[in-house]
This record gives sequence, C-alpha cells and structure tokens, in this order.
Amino acid sequence: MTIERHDFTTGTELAQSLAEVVANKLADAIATRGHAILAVSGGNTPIRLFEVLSRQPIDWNLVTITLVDERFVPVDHERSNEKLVRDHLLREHARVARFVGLCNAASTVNTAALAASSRIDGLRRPFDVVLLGMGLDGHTASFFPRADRLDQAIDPTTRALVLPIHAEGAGEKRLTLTLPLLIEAQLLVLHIEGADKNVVFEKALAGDDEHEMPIRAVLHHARHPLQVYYAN
Ligand SMILES: O=C1O[C@H](COP(=O)(O)O)[C@@H](O)[C@H](O)[C@H]1O
Repeated sequence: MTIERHDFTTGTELAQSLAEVVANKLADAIATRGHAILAVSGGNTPIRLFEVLSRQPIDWNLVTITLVDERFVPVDHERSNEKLVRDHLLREHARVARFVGLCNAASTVNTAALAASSRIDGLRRPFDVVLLGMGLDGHTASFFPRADRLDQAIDPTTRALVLPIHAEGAGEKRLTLTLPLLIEAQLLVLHIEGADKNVVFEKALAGDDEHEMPIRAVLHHARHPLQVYYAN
C-alpha cells in the first residue's frame, strides 16, 4: 500500500487544491481519450470541494459524473447523494456534465442495483478519478462494518459492479459500487476532514481486519498510490 498524504490547515485550502488536481486529471483524460469519468462520494464532507470543482474551467460537457454509493431514497430526498451532487456539483461550469445516478424509480433496492449495474457497465473503465470519503466507523462508499453483502462488495475479484447493501449503522438500504471499480481508478483520493476522522484513519492504517474497518480494503488493494487529502 502506498499513501501520499496532503495535509491542509483549512477545508477551504484543501478544496481549492484538490479541485485543481481533479480538474487537471479530467482535462488530461479528455485530451487523451476524448472524455473523462469521475465517481464521487456523498455525505457532508465533499460539499465545499464540489462547489469549487464546479467552477473549474474544463470541458465539462465531455465529463461523466457518477456516484460511488447511494442511499435508497427518492432522488429529491435530503439524504440522497444524487441530490447533493445536483445541488453542489452540477452547477456553474459543471452544469453541462453528464450525470449517471445509481437510484431510479425502482420499487426495490435489488432492482435498482440491477438497473444501476447496467448503466455503470456502459462507462469506460478504469474511471479517471474516484473521490472517496470515510465515516467514523471506518466505512467508505457503502462498505459498512457488518453489512449484509460486505464480503462480495470488498472482494477485489468480484465481477459485480453495483450491489444492494444493508447495514445496521447505515440508516437506509444502500447501493454501492464494488471494490474493483474503486481501486483501479487512475486517481484515487480519500478526502477526510476533522481530527476525529484522522484518528479513525490512523487506526485503519494500524490494523488489518477489513470487516472491522472496510476502508482497509481500499488501503490493501489500491492499484495506484492512494492520495489522502486531510484538513483539520
Ligand atoms: O453515508 C455516507 O458517508 C460517507 C462519509 O460521509 P460524511 O458525511 O462523514 O462525509 C460518504 O463517503 C458516503 O458516500 C456516504 O454515502
């Protein structure tokens, strides 16, 4: 496992620096392959980053944005990661990007996962940029400790793309991209803010049990150095 750590005094400085790095990577992909793919996390941490990123002057009409995970709620629900992306990232210059969500009007999380798998299967791999977050329980994407499908979700050899997943600590049922899609990203970023998350991250580095702290599956299998962006 190789980690490259980037520490910042404030979340604002982090957002500015990371937004430029992500935009440059997307612009490189556009120059080389004609389009770029960005997969982002939900939750609260990326809001400031999304807003700075949305103002980066790149060819957003050639960028596809998707999610690493989603809560199985209506897409206009306050806890929807899609809503977060629509409100904070798909605006300014980035409003013209193509968005591929994980939720649809499916009546069950299983059928939503099947539909999302076929949409994700249509995207070029490896993704150019994957932005991960981490919860205080050591989850990333929707790889929660004790989740019902955690074994398959963090299997680096699984052929599944999107899984329905449920865990006690996760609130609603979830949809998650599986580990292979994340670890093969050309630029893989873990974005964490706050001293409490830093403590959790140090604990993850100090142990091996991926079921206890599923973020370790990313640490163990990332194909390129994991870029850790941290602000107090
Ligand atoms: O539930 C989720 O939580 C994590 C971390 O969120 P945060 O609010 O602590 O930043 C997030 O990475 C994930 O995408 C989201 O679904």
